[in-house]
Amino acid sequence: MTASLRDHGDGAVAASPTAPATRRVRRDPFTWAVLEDFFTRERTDALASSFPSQGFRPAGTSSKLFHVRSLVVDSQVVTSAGELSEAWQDLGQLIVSPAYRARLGSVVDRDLDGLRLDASLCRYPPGCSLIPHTDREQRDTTHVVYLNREWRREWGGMLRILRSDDLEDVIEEVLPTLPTSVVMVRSDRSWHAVTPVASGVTAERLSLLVHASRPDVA
Ligand SMILES: O=C(O)CCC(=O)C(=O)O
Ligand SMILES: [Fe+2]
Repeated sequence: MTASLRDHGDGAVAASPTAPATRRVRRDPFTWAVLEDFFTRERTDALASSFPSQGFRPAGTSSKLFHVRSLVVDSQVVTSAGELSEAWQDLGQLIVSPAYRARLGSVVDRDLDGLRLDASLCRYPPGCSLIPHTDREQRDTTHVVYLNREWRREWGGMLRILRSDDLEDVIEEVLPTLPTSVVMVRSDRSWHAVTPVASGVTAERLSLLVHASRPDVA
């Protein structure tokens, strides 16, 4: 698969039918990529405009819980997706399609066939964060799609790609604005975190989280 992609040093690759037109894949200390064009701006705009506020449940492990709502469970679009906008229903169908799986896998040169896909909408109000973690071992690849039209660094809620389990050992900080998305391949070195959303921020940090996991695990 690698041979079909032309690398331009900065990690950008030539467009191909299955891969995004640009990508920046890093292999050290684990495989991750920031993508600006996995989904079009039109699509992410439509998703952001119709991001639901109902039907969420609390989740997380820190003192301040964030909110999640399932879209895809075990590679099936959930029935409650019928309450969502056309843009969200369409995205659910896309995520369970072989095309999405193939395209996501092609970004990081992985075969995601046979893995189960789960997707959830996430809302992080002020105070929410994720401490440094590598993701559970059963997770293979994660795709995080940011759906905030406006976000500022000083609002917190930055994804930090880390070199170790130390929150300050930062390789890169990613601003969670659309149409950016991030792909991470889980390993014992795939340390990352989300810094706390600052108090007083009136917006919630909105995202879609997709996991490709080994099928034996929920
Ligand atoms: O929202 C993000 O930027 C990352 C989320 C994440 O790492 C997770 O849910 O495991
Ligand atoms: Fe994570």
